[in-house]
Amino acid sequence: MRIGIIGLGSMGQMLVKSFCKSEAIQPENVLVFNRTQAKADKLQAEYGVTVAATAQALCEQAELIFLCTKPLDVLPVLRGLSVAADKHIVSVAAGVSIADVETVHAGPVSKVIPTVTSSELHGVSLLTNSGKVSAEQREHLLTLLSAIGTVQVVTDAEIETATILSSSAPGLIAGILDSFAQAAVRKTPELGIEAARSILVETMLGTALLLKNEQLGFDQLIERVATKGGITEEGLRVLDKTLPGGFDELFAMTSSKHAALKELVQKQVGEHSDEKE
Ligand SMILES: NC(=O)c1ccc[n+]([C@@H]2O[C@H](COP(=O)([O-])OP(=O)(O)OC[C@H]3O[C@@H](n4cnc5c(N)ncnc54)[C@H](O)[C@@H]3O)[C@@H](O)[C@H]2O)c1
Ligand code: PRO
Repeated sequence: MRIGIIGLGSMGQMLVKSFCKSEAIQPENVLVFNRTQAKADKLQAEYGVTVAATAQALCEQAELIFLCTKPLDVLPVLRGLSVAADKHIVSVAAGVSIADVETVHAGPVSKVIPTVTSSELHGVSLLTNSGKVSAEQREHLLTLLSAIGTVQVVTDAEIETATILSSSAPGLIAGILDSFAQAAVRKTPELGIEAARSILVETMLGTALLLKNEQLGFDQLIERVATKGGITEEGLRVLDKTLPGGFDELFAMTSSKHAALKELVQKQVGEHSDEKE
């Protein structure tokens, strides 16, 4: 089965690279298209995927089509295409719902929120399907996504918060680590930012492996590290005071941004239904 990927920015490129790296699909069965062709040509040279002449040609040749443009480009791009009703469309855009895509495509639609960490074949892809997705189409998508990480099936009520935990988190964690490293260097300049950064990256990797391989709860790991009456306890007290408020604000602000995006997408849906009348 051939798959097509439209939009080769961060997510589109990640999917091409990860699917090829994991051998989830043969490169010759991957069709790509991007507005700026140079990105597509580069992927063809590196991975042996096929560059489609147009997005329309891609939709005619692929059975499963990933739309990886920015949220406000999804519906306009789809409206410019004629896609057969048996093709399975997967939108990866935050803020664009399956129902939004269904205002343009009469056939099966899934929404997937991938993550940059899948290029290391780790991380969580979030998945929701419409009722029109057949068991075979769902299985095919699950097989592809499982090859590049873990799949978490989510409801509409869960997807936005889960997006922050799975897909925004690599960027947020990098931000947290940067702040941690900068504070270390403010305290002890002679350590240097590069040493602080590399200590943290190795420590984070080890921490993730420990939590996963020993199936430790966060509280169990804390207990192992924080010697009673010792130094780490003091650090944890500070975190308990400062972090909950910060994370509550983070979820409030990202939720507002999701709402604003959804409103803009609804406008696009409304404008089109006006045109139809
Ligand atoms: N970056 C992430 O970690 C991430 C994670 C999950 C979901 N997403 C979602 O993925 C989507 C893409 O995000 P991104 O970070 O890759 O953005 P990006 O800006 O890096 O990529 C968008 C790509 O779409 C291309 N494009 C725009 N219009 C096009 C058209 N008409 N035809 C073909 N290609 C076109 C652009 O040239 C660009 O390469 C967004 O909707 C976002 O919500 C992103
Ligand atoms: N990247 C996209 C954004 O920041 C969606 C989650 C991760 O909008």
